[in-house]
Amino acid sequence: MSRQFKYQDDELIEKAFNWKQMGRLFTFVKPYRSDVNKVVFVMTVFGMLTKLAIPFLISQAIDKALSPEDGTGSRGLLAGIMGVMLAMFLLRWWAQRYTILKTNEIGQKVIYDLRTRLFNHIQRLSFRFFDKRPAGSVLVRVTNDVNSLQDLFTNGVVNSAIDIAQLAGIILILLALNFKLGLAIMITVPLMFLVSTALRKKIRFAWQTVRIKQSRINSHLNESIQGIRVTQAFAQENENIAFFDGMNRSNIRSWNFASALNQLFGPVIEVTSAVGTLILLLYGTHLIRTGDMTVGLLVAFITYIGYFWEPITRLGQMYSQLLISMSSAERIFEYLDEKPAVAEKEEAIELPEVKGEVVFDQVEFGYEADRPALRSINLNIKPGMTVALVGHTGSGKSTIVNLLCRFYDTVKGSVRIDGIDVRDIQLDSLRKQIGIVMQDTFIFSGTIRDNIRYGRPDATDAEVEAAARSVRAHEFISNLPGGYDTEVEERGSALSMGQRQLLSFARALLADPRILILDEATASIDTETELRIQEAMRTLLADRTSFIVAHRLSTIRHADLIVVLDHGVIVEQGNHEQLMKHGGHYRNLIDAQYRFLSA
Ligand SMILES: Nc1ncnc2c1ncn2[C@@H]1O[C@H](COP(=O)(O)OP(=O)(O)OP(=O)(O)O)[C@@H](O)[C@H]1O
Repeated sequence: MSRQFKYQDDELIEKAFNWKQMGRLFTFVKPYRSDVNKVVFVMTVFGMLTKLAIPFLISQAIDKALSPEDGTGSRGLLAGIMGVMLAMFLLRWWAQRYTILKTNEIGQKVIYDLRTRLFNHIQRLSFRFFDKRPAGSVLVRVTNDVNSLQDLFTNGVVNSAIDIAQLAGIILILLALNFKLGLAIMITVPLMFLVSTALRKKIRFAWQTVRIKQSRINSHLNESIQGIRVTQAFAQENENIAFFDGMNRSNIRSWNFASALNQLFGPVIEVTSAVGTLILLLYGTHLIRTGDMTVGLLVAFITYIGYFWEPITRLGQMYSQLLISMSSAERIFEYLDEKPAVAEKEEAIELPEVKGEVVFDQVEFGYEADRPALRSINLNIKPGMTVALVGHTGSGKSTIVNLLCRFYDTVKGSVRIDGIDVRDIQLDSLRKQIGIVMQDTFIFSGTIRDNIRYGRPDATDAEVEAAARSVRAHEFISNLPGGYDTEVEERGSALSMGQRQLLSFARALLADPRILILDEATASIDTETELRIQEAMRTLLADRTSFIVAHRLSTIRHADLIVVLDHGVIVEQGNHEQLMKHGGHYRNLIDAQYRFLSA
């Protein structure tokens, strides 16, 4: 099978237990500490003590009420013991119910906090962060990795505390009931510890492999769905299906292997506990014969020994879960620790109402260290000017606007708005005064009205409509079945290219930025829409400094300043007439376009 997909595995295999990480993870539980304490208290006192008391009550029923050594059995005592046992069962039932409800609630709250923190943080990360990572991999961390911690927080924390308490309680009871017998049984613990530690390492590794494969499936799924139109257009569905099937099979194989290893864990505990029971029976009957123990106590011992293994098994599983969670936690913290590449200075100022003067002063920039994307850029733009950026693909047009919005920081030189370096301005206040209309207009799911209001949520309905009218979008919106309240799908796939463009103009006009950046759509549209868009653009550009990444001749011609870029360098600047007269790069570009249009 020929295949083009390649996924970078960013999972971490074999994460050792890390106390620091653990501590950090548990800071998320801290706000709910009092709730956790309540649950542990209820479960320890009402749940565990009632459970531990029952075998003892049975032993008392056998030894004192049913067949006491002096032969004086008592129905009254038996009924009393039964009554207490019933009360204990009821209390235990209530305690368990309370624990389950409460732990789920705590777990959900912690996961909510974690997911919110992560999402909020990601929202503020710079473009550089997203340049390096496919959307699928970011998605996997916010969903899968956070979800994988869910179990730890819902059951893990509270149950482990309860299990440790139960284990301590049982050890005390066993030793108190019969010290020698208790000690004899515990000989098996180190044995089990050795075997299970060796096994657990393998199990952990196997589950990590499963997670890597699942992560690949997720990345592929994300890419496949986003690229479904291209896949279908190139009739690549079968290749895609075969590739997915391969990944899916490989995932199942790894899962089966990990699960089979996991299943070995149970028998190890069972064999060890059987050895314990054997010691108990042999030594216990000997103690009964020598008169050091009663039958009732042996029965209680047998039950307690069952209880003894329960928390050990659960804590063992919990430990494995903890190690898996560790790698998720690591991945989440890696994102949380990621500092935005474009950081806001503490003393950054709020940008006053902008007049619109923009200066690029000896600007140098590269996305990668050794590949300059812009060199020695000098621009001096007066308020209200319309600037067209032209040049071959990859010449650096979008990079100029990226620096103006401070999506990236310059390597050398500075970008100034009204004389203020953009690095000294609060990011929010900078970007609120700059409007951007992208080539690939992003329409969010919601109504048309919500989409126009995106940059100014407090705009009234009348203002929304006025903006739409100004950019000639009102007509097509009114013709939609629900008018302004028509729900558009994510990315606006039900709207035409031109309609999306007009919608984004309305959005930009409503936000009324002092500086506007317009990345012109390259797609050819019909002449009528083209005319409408031209008119709309004129409305949009009036009275503000505008940068247009220009593709249309008509736009370029009317610009106050045309900046021609070539391989990251400004090779010419001036207005249309000047540059045509000059007969350099610009003239070549225009001539090439005319030749193309008239061909
Ligand atoms: N996010 C990025 N990471 C690395 N390199 C980038 C990135 N974006 C752009 N580049 C590179 O920087 C250079 C300038 O790109 P830019 O997007 O500014 O060109 P452009 O003139 O806007 O092109 P187009 O007309 O095709 O949109 C190109 O060589 C491009 O490969």
